[in-house]
Amino acid sequence: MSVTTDSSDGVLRVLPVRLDGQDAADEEREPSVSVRDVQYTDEEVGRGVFALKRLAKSTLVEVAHCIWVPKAEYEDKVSKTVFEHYVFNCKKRGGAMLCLGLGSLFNHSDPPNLDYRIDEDKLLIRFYASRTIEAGEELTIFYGANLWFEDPSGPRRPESPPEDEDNVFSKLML
Ligand SMILES: C[S@@+](CC[C@H](N)C(=O)[O-])C[C@H]1O[C@@H](n2cnc3c(N)ncnc32)[C@H](O)[C@@H]1O
Repeated sequence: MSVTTDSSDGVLRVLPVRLDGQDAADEEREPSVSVRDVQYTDEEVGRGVFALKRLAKSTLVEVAHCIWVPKAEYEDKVSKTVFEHYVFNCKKRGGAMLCLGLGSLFNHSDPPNLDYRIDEDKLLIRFYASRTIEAGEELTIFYGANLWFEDPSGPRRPESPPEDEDNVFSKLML
């Protein structure tokens, strides 16, 4: 398993490694907190997550733990609250996964610079750089079409995200 270190500022820390096939074990590793941080943009967008340093394509930037919300509870309760904007659709289990930590703070862009994979068995979502990301760039994901915070008369985007049709917040799936 390859692990790179950075001690340029006198502090030894583990840096994220690229996921290039032979390092499958690294997929389970927590990403370094030194690569991303939360910043406030404005009242409309709220907070977002920004790269603190250049990230190579495929870098694992976040592993978000989630809470599973069963379908009935989701439909009767959660979908009627602000948490609706922080859940991901559960294809296998049904219902939704409420994303915790930084995973809940990635804003939408089209195109995004992160891909993500939902692991419903482990209730985790892993976020990867889908291209090289420069220091200071906002880290974003693709929510899908019909965004509730956009002007409905504005330009339409495709119903499906670029690669994986599961990559949408549940609000957009219902
Ligand atoms: C999953 S949260 C992202 C974190 C959120 N910015 C916050 O501070 O809690 C989704 C919410 O962020 C805002 N948002 C995300 N992407 C946006 C965008 N491209 N433009 C405007 N608002 C956006 C919307 O208010 C949306 O309901």
